[in-house]
Amino acid sequence: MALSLARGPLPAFPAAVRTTGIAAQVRRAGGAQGTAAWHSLRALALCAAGVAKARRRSVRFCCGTVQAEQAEKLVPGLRLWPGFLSEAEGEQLAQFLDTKEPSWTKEQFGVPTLYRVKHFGILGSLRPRVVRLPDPEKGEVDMPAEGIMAEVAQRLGQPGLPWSKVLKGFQPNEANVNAYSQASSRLLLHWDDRGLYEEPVCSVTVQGDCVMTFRLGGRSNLKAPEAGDGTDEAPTVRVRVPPLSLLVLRGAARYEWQHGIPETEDFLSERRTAIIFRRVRGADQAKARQAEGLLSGAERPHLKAMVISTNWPDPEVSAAGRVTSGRLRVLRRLAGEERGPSHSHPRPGLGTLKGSCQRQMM
Ligand SMILES: O=C(O)CCC(=O)C(=O)O
Ligand SMILES: [Fe+2]
Repeated sequence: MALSLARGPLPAFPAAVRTTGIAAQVRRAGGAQGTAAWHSLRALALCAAGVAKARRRSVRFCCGTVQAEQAEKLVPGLRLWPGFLSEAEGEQLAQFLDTKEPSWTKEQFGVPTLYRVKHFGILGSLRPRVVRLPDPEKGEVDMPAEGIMAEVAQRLGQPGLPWSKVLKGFQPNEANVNAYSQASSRLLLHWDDRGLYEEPVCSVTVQGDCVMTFRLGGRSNLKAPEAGDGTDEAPTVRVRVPPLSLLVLRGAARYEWQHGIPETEDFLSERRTAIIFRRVRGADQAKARQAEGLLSGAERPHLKAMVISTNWPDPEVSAAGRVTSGRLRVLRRLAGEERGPSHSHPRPGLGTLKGSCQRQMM
C-alpha cells in the first residue's frame, strides 16, 4: 500500500466560476435564462467550495489499496462492515436473486449497463422524471415483505447493531441488484443522484470481491478520465470491499467523492453481486396518488419527481446543461465492444438538458 501526502491542483472548473465578469454579465442579462444561468454558476461555485473544503480535511491520495479503517478516515462518511451477512445468507440471497423475478436486464434509465441489473421496489427515473410504484403487469416487483431479502433490508434499520447509529432506522424503499462479471463489467465513477435518492446509500455484497475507487470532486458523473484533464490528479482512495460486507455512503462520501469499479481488474472474483439499498424521494406521494387512482378506477398514476436532479452541493439548483453526451458515448462504446457494433453514434461535444442523465451506471 503506497500512501503519499500530496496537494494536487484543484480539478479544473469552467472559467465562468473564476471570472466574476461573466457572473456579472449573467446577472445583467436578467430574465428566466439569466436567472437559470446565475443559479448554474452559483452551483459551480458551491461545488468548487465543497471540493476545497474536503481537500483541506484530507489532502492524501493513494495509489495502492487501503484498509477499511484507513478509507473511513480518508473519505468522511464512508463506512464498511465486513460480515454483515453470514456465508449461508450470502448463498441463500444469491440463489434467490438468480432464480426469482424480476428478470435481469442490461439497461437502466435507457442507458446500457456493463453488468446485469434487477430492481425491487419504488422506481425513480430521471428521463422522464417520475417516481412510481412497481407495476406487476410490466414484470416489476415490489420490495419483498418476507424472506431473505426482507430480512436483510430490515437489518439495515434495526437498533442495537454496529451500524444502527449510522443508519438511524433506515428503511430502504428500493433495492437495485448489480451482477458483475470479471470478464467484462465496470462501474464508472459516479455519484448516486442526490435529487432522486435520500442520503444513505447502502451496498450489501452478496458474493464476490472487488476494489472500489473513491475520487474526490470531478465535474460530471460517469466521465471516463482523460489524460491531462486533471481528474487523474484528484485525491483517490481505493478500498477492498469484501464479500458479505455492508458499505454505507453518507456525507462527503456520498456527495463529494465519486465511487466506482472502473477497471475490470478491480473485480477480484469471477462474479460479484451487490444489492444497493436506497430510499427514492417522493415515494409516499406516489403511493397516495396510486391509492386515489385505484379508488376512482383511473389509470395507474405516475408522480412527477418533485426534486431537481442534481449532484451539485446545492440540491435546489438544477443541473441543466451538464455535459453528459460524452459519457453516453463512452458507455455506448464500451457496451458496443461487448455486444458488437453499436447502431447509435451520438454527436460528440457538449450535452444539453435533453441529453442529460445524471446517474447512468455502467
Ligand atoms: O456495486 C456496488 O457495490 C455499488 C454500485 C453502485 O455504486 C451503484 O449502483 O450506484
Ligand atoms: Fe453508486
